[in-house]
Amino acid sequence: LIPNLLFTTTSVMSSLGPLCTENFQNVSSVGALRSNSSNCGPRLNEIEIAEGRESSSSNNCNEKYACDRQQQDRSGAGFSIARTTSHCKNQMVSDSSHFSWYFQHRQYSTVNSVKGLRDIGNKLLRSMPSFVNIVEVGPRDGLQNEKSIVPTSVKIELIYKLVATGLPVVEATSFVSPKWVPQLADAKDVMDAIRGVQGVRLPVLTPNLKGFEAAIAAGAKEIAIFASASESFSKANINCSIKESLARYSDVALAAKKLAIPIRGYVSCVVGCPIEGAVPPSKVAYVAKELYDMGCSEISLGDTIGIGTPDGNQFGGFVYCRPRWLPVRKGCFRKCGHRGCCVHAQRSGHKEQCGSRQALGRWGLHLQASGAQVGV
Ligand SMILES: CC(C)(COP(=O)([O-])OP(=O)([O-])OC[C@H]1O[C@@H](n2cnc3c(N)ncnc32)[C@H](O)[C@@H]1OP(=O)([O-])[O-])[C@@H](O)C(=O)NCCC(=O)NCCSC(=O)C[C@@](C)(O)CC(=O)[O-]
Repeated sequence: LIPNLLFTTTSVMSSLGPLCTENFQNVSSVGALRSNSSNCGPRLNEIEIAEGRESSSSNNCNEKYACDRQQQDRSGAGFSIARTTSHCKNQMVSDSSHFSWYFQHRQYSTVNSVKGLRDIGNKLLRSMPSFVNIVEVGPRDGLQNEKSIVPTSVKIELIYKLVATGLPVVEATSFVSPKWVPQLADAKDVMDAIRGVQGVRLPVLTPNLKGFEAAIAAGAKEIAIFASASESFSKANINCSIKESLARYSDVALAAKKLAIPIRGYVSCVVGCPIEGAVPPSKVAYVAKELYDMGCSEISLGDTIGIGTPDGNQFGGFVYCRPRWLPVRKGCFRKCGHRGCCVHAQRSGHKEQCGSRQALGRWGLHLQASGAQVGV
């Protein structure tokens, strides 16, 4: 099942709205926010630790700092502060210290340190995605490989329960050949049962016009088309070459556009293929662009076999950069099994590369979840 950063959860990770990191312009504002919330607010551990390291290079501030803190304790300035645990150069801030207070006082102690601290804080915050959008694909992706066929009533109940968690998108089923995927042969019945569900997107997978027509007849309001960046996987999965699949999807996309049906696009095997092994990023970019040009409102880049890692080193610098043609919020990482993601692409003539966390920060974060794990 599924994907990326260190969210591990059962399917019920509901949609997270904007994380509002744009409000976190610098560390000072983080401190301010914290101080508004609670005297016993959570510590920014990483920043404190980083600062502890940094203080080893700033000479004489430690004693003064400890002294300031004690005065502050006595003055009862509204913070639940205890005392410093260490006065040595490698000091760490004590357990119950409050970040904003700490930051304020460090400003008086050493300007350089504050700048360093701010830089570290900004770096940390910049690497966070500004939003998270979760696409739950459990009822389709999660159930299509089940050895025993899940009863239709259970699938319907699953969808209702997932929707009830507040997920914004739940991929309901797929209108593929029942000979290929007997597990989802009841797609029409599932759709019939969820026709009245409001306030959530319920896309379905359509591999060709036949599937598209059946989906629309069953009441689908959004579809997904799925191509692969690997020739062999394409043949194994949908019995045609990448080029043939794109031609099929082009017909589907045209038909969808006529009915103003939104289309999601999948690219499988963006990291590697179970048959071919490594997949060149240029292939991924090519397929993604084709899908985008057809009118897909979102492109999901799937690490189908779950071999990606956070730093991408495993793939010789496999990283994702948003190609110029693909606007923010249209990219979606999909991760099966482990963590990872990405692609790299040409951007205005030069190759731009960045780590996946940075890429996620730029893109915001779209996750696809299928029942068990979620990550980015
Ligand atoms: C694409 C096909 C249909 C080609 O399958 P084919 O056998 O090459 O198709 P065909 O056009 O030769 O038709 C064969 C028979 O299938 C019928 N047929 C044809 N189309 C349909 C349809 N839509 N619905 C129902 N029936 C259909 C068609 O009518 C005919 O019936 P017959 O005349 O023999 O009775 C087949 O290979 C297929 O359905 N593949 C789907 C495989 C699949 O669902 N895989 C899992 C989803 S992909 C995935 O999981 C990756 C993803 C999306 O999650 C992203 C990621 O993680 O990477």
